[in-house]
Amino acid sequence: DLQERILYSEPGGVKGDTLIDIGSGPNIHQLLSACESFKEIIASDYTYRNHRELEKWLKNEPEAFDWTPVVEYVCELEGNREKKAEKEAKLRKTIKQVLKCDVHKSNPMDPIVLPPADCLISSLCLEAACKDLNTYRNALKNINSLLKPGGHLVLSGDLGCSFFMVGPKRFSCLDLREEFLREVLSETGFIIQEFEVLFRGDDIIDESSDFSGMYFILARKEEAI
Ligand SMILES: C[S@@+](CC[C@H](N)C(=O)[O-])C[C@H]1O[C@@H](n2cnc3c(N)ncnc32)[C@H](O)[C@@H]1O
Repeated sequence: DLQERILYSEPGGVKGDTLIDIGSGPNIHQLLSACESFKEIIASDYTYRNHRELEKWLKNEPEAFDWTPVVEYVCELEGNREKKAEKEAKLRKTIKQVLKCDVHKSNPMDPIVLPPADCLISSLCLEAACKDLNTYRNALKNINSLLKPGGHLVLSGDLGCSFFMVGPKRFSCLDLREEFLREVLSETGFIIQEFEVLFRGDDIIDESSDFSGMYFILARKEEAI
């Protein structure tokens, strides 16, 4: 998808020294390609339980979630299916910190002050964290402060989604539209470089969420705002 293409395979694609993942959850899949293009990755999330899950995987603890099929799939997309062990080792080495993050704070990593990063990635986080469009706008402004002028934002998530299920637990979600995303990114100091939407087929029966599609955005922070 666009995220893999941007963070790995494209010649002249996004690369740099530091990347911050906002709202990583307990997951590493979104960082598997990024570790080829950035020297240091900082993962972050609001909840301690997600930090703990990430730490289990980073320390290769026996109870850690087994990401093998996903790692193999990404290696295959990158044309290196046999490199699973190297890929895991590289990602473990590249993730330098797992931090507490709250996108509602003007410095989301407060009390830690990070040097501005070359790239931010955030997937399915802001729509889960924000109760309305104004809160979303503020959260985008807050995460913008973690990025260098001219740095990249790789943002992805659901369109038209009001809820999603994780097992038996129901989470509410902010219903986003493409026009709003285009408008709010420009208002908060980003220039959109790519905007891709994958619509969900009408024939798909899936009661775990009511999303209508997924968006994948590559944007650049304005040099001066
Ligand atoms: C749907 S999960 C997405 C996880 C991961 N990025 C992915 O794509 O699989 C949303 C994440 O946002 C985190 N989150 C919720 N409120 C937040 C906040 N105020 N600041 C930062 N993260 C938050 C949740 O803890 C959760 O891990």
